[in-house]
Amino acid sequence: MSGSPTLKVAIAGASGRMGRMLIEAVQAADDCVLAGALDVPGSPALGHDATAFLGRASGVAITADLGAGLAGAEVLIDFTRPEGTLAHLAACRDHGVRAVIGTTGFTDEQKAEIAEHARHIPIVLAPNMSVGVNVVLKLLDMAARALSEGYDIEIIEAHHRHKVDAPSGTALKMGEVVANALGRDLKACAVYGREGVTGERDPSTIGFATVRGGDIVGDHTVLFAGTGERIEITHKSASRVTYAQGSLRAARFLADKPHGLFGMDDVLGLA
Ligand SMILES: NC(=O)C1=CN([C@@H]2O[C@H](COP(=O)(O)OP(=O)(O)OC[C@H]3O[C@@H](n4cnc5c(N)ncnc54)[C@H](OP(=O)(O)O)[C@@H]3O)[C@@H](O)[C@H]2O)C=CC1
Ligand SMILES: O=C(O)C1=N[C@H](C(=O)O)C[C@H](O)C1
Repeated sequence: MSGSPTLKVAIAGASGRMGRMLIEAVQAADDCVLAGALDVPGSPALGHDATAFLGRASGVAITADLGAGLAGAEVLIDFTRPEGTLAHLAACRDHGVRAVIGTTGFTDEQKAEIAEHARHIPIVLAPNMSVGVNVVLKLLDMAARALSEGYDIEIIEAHHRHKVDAPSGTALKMGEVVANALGRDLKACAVYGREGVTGERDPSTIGFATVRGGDIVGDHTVLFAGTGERIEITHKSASRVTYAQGSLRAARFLADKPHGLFGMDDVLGLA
């Protein structure tokens, strides 16, 4: 009896922190094969074997040529930057390649562009691919509804010194979940940091605090601060492996989808 068919996976941002983690995960998975590796024009990694960092050869060279990188692929996993992801998605659409997007920091206009691409190809877009964070999002919906009166809500996140966007995509998603549960508009009620004489806290706001330092993989806490008690819901990532494994689950999930925009809640059956 034959096993599951092999999924041909291309990785964008192949020399990045997540790119390398994903390449290693694809190589280790019985049902996946590395079919392409993309990086940004000018990257010193171009032309190198995609698994050279593991001390072995895959036969897949890292390229900035989107057509060449996607030619043999069924799905692209992209953890890069918003402008890179959008260029990659246009190429995915041209080549009929499915896409898993982990990149964060998109503007509303860029998110609308992604939704437009998803009318033609299937896409999973999620600011956090870990199972744990996606379960936490469900817990937050429940907590926010139950603590809707008398609790001030603050979202605190910490990441490594190299992270370029703030607050993290995950923190913003947590804010959206909480705001939706409370019938608030996050754009209207978010407070991003405080300084000087701020006045007393407005109870309708959702505050965000960002910490950057060292090699912190990713910590998120949502604090519900009431009178005489506080509730903290925390998730801590100890390794990027959890994001890579979630991304492969998302890639497998897309195998039978003709088009559409999905989240990790769809992938994990939490929607
Ligand atoms: N959804 C999730 O679960 C997770 C999401 N992320 C997100 O993934 C993204 C990448 O994170 P991380 O791997 O740490 O970042 P890195 O900077 O380590 O890697 C990014 C990679 O993308 C490349 N790149 C940069 N700009 C472009 C571009 N315009 N076009 C194509 N490629 C480009 C970089 O090349 P070069 O180095 O040469 O610039 C690098 O190879 C971030 O947005 C981060 O927030 C991260 C972890 C988990
Ligand atoms: O840049 C990172 O590292 C991470 N980015 C994602 C985010 O912005 O939420 C997910 C995770 O926290 C790691």
